[in-house]
Amino acid sequence: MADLIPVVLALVAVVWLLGGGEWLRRRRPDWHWYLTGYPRTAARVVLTWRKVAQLNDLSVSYRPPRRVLGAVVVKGTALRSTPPRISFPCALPNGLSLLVRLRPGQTPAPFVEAAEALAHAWGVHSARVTSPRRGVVLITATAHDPLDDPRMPDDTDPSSLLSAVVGVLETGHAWVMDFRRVPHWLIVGATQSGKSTLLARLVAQLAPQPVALVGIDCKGGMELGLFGDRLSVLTTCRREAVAVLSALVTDMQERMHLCRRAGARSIWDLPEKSRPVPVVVIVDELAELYLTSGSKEDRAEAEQCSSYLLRLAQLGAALGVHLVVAGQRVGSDLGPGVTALRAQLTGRICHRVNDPGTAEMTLGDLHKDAVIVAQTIGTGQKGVAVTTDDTDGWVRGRSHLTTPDEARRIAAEHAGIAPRLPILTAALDGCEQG
Ligand SMILES: Nc1ncnc2c1ncn2[C@@H]1O[C@H](COP(=O)(O)OP(=O)(O)OP(=O)(O)O)[C@@H](O)[C@H]1O
Repeated sequence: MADLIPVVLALVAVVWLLGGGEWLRRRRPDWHWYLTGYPRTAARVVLTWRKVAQLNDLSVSYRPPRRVLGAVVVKGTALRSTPPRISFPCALPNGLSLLVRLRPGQTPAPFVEAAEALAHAWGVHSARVTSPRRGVVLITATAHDPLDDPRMPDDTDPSSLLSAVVGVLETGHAWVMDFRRVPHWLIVGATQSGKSTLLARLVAQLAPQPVALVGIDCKGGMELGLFGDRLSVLTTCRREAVAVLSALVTDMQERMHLCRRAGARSIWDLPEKSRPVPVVVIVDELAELYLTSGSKEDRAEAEQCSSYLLRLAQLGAALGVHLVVAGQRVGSDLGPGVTALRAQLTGRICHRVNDPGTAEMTLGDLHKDAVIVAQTIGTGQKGVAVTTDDTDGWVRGRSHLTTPDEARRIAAEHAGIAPRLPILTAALDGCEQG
């Protein structure tokens, strides 16, 4: 038996040299990683840990106890630097993970900051640092970016009302926007980063559901107009937006009275027969609602938009009114109400951005470490974004590429089920006549 081992190893080496490695890498990237990348990277992690920890200030220094030789105390001993202890790297399908036991006085913060340096030192795509429990840090290294060529999960049908499978996460799981769990979302990204594609996918997923979709697109309806057939209402300028948002606030108050009369705390506690239809309001390019030319009328309109949006965000969750707000930037320079609105939009999606300030505004108040990751999204990574997530706080994902034609076709297919919202259509008609 022992004689056969060298023969088998030689055979494996020959197959490998004849292109078997490349075949395996393409067909089964996880096996390829376990056989080649993992042993190499794990050895690298273990062998370089002391040095890497020292260079990134992850070691602790202590003075060795003074020695007493005879009656003389030996002084002047150099400080010793000791790295925290690590577990042996554990193999994952596309990377590895290891636990670090913090030394007394250490916190996870410097490890989070050193994540980029660790990725470079170990030659992996990225390293993520979390702290699953006190005194322990978990480093998860990802070998290759799974979002370069993502495989969509087989089942991409939304599992429940108001939930949409919009893409795939770097963990391999479906990227789900579930409005019942996270009622309002903010989607940010530079031009050509993938915002409209994500909105198209969202509309395509919500279109077959009994949900009213309201579009606010003050770029003349160029983006959301594609789904016009399935939208219950579409506004294409700020004057119309003010009228429709105001009507939505009135409608929301009626929903509130309905719940109070029935002794319900949300529309979901009402019997199905009397439950008002859920509404998802999609705002494409927030700045168009806030920016003004400085005229008194313009400023008043912008302020109205801001306060209506804030009101919808504050009260909408329990009343089945949800917001999806997309824009290139969400800085406080847009207007005083933007920061207050942002605080209510707890679901955040940050695509590639042009400046660190935008990533900070989008994610910084919730997850500082995600800001750095959002800034590393390159121009070629269209549709890639950092999204907030229930389990790990944040995660990277890539939207499902939905072409404008596809979105238009799906919207037209489901035009018949678009719920009628007379209060909104009346407001829009009144605005057009006025
Ligand atoms: N998930 C994706 N996978 C592959 N390509 C994508 C993805 N998302 C977007 N793209 C491509 O990126 C390009 C820009 O996308 P999109 O129009 O959605 O960006 P945007 O941020 O809305 O830009 P703008 O602000 O200029 O409207 C499109 O050509 C689109 O096909």
